Amino acid sequence: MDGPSGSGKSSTSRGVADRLGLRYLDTGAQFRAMTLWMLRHEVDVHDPAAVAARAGDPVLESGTDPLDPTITLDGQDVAEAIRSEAVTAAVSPVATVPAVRARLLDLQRRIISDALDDGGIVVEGRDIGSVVWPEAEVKLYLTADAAARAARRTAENGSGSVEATEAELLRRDQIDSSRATAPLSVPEGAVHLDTTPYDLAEVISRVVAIVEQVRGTAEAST
Ligand SMILES: Nc1ncnc2c1ncn2[C@@H]1O[C@H](COP(=O)(O)OP(=O)(O)O)[C@@H](O)[C@H]1O
Ligand SMILES: Nc1ccn([C@H]2C[C@H](O)[C@@H](COP(=O)(O)OP(=O)(O)O)O2)c(=O)n1
Repeated sequence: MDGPSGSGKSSTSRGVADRLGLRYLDTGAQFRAMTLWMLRHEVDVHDPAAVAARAGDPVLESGTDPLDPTITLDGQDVAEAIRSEAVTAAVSPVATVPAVRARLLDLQRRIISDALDDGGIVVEGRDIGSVVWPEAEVKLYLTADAAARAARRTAENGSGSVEATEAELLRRDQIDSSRATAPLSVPEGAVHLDTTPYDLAEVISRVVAIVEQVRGTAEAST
C-alpha cells in the first residue's frame, strides 16, 4: 500500500491486516528511525555523503503484529520518538539517500519473505508496489485531498494549525515525489483509492473487498 502522508495508509493497513490475519509493516517508521539515529548522532541530514557513511550503523527491528506494531533502534523502543517534529522535518532528505534506501529495502524484503511463510503481510510506504515488492498479490495506492490529509494529521497530533500541517505535508510530498531514487508514484497495476469521502471503516471494507476479489479471481483462474 503506497500513497502520500495522511492518506490513511497506516490505519487502513493495520485494519486490513487484522481483518485478514496478515502481518503488518510500516516502512515509513523505519525511515523515521534511521533519521532519529542520524539526529541523535549529530550527522548532518542535509549532507548525503555523511548520511550514507553511517547508514549501516543503526540496529533496527520492526515488530509486525498489526495490533501492536513495534520499532526499536539499537534495542530501544522509539515508537514515540520517531513521531517528533524534528524527525518529521528531517526524514525526507534522509530517505533520498540511496545507501539508506538500499539498507532498508534489504531489511524490508527479508521481513516480507519471512511473513510470506506465515500467511502474508500488508506493507505500507511510498515505493512498495513499484520497487520493494512489485510482485505483490494486491497493490493499492491511497490518496486524499491535501486539506483532508492535513485535517486528519492535525487531529491526530492534537495540536498545531491545519494550514501549517498542510504546508509541511505538501513540502514532503514534493520531495518524496521528485527524488531520483524510488519517487512516490502510482505503481503499475495498482488500484487507486481516493479516501477523501470515506471514513476509516469504509476504506478498510473497500480494501478487504478488493483483496477478496483479486484472490477470488486468482482462484477461479487456477
Ligand atoms: N478514511 C479516513 N477518514 C478519516 N480519518 C482517517 C481516515 N483514514 C485515516 N484517518 C486518520 O488520519 C490520520 C492519518 O492516517 P494514517 O493512517 O496515519 O495515514 P498515513 O499512514 O497515510 O500517513 C490518522 O489519525 C487516522 O486515524
Ligand atoms: N517506503 C517509504 C516510506 C516512507 N518514506 C519516507 C517518506 C516520508 O516523508 C517519510 C516518513 O514516512 P511516513 O509514512 O512515516 O510519513 P507519514 O506518517 O505519512 O507522515 O519516509 C519513503 O521514502 N519510502
